[in-house]
Amino acid sequence: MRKKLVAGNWKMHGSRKMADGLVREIVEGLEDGVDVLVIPPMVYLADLVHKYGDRGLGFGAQTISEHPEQGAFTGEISGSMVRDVGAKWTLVGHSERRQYYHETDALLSRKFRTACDAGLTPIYCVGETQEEHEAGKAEEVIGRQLGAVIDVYGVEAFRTGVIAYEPVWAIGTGLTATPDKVQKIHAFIRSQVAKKDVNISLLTRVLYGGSVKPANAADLFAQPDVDGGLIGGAALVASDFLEICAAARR
Ligand SMILES: O=C[C@H](O)COP(=O)(O)O
Repeated sequence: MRKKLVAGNWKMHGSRKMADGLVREIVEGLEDGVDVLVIPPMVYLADLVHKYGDRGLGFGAQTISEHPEQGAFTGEISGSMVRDVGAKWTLVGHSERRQYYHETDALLSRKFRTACDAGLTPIYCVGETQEEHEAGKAEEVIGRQLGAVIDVYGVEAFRTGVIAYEPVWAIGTGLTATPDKVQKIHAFIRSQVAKKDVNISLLTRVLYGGSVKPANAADLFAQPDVDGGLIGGAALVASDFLEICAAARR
């Protein structure tokens, strides 16, 4: 049985004060039975881990550099630096990184490797755009995005690593894929891992991300291949986020 995981990706939201207050409320409301992560803007990460890292909440980065070693890469933050401040997770290939920062499959496969080598657990994000969705190309696109990692590095990393399915058309739009459509795609994702290793595919947690709210979380998490959520907007409101975490415990 895979333990559910709920990860709150704050994207570029917040302030030092808000970050502290939000995480404090989350740790106060945390309950057993579900793994919970907070993925704040990078500048707040070290402080938050220092203050709340031993309170049952995990912390991660929204992205890391593809460069494994220190060097002259202005503005970049390495996986080792993220690990050094005590965070244990990182997103790789969030659709906003793919879309706005032109992160390609080839680049993301390097970031994925760098994350694993730094001792971080990657949450590898996949998903189709609205146009690809309408053209019936979701599985083709997701298969390619997954292949960029598992055909290059194998599936071993997904023994503990996580895959997040985020239909781009459902992110921040209030539109959500229906639970049965989400289940279909998640089953497809698991089948791609199973093609390489069935046992690992049974361990890989596949999260859904795209307008998850307290009102729809329970139905989404009830699907057999939905192992939790990657939450954007609703992760910025402690009560909403905690309700979503509670839905994952049922
Ligand atoms: O990382 C989170 C996803 O992009 C979902 O964002 P959202 O919950 O605001 O739609």
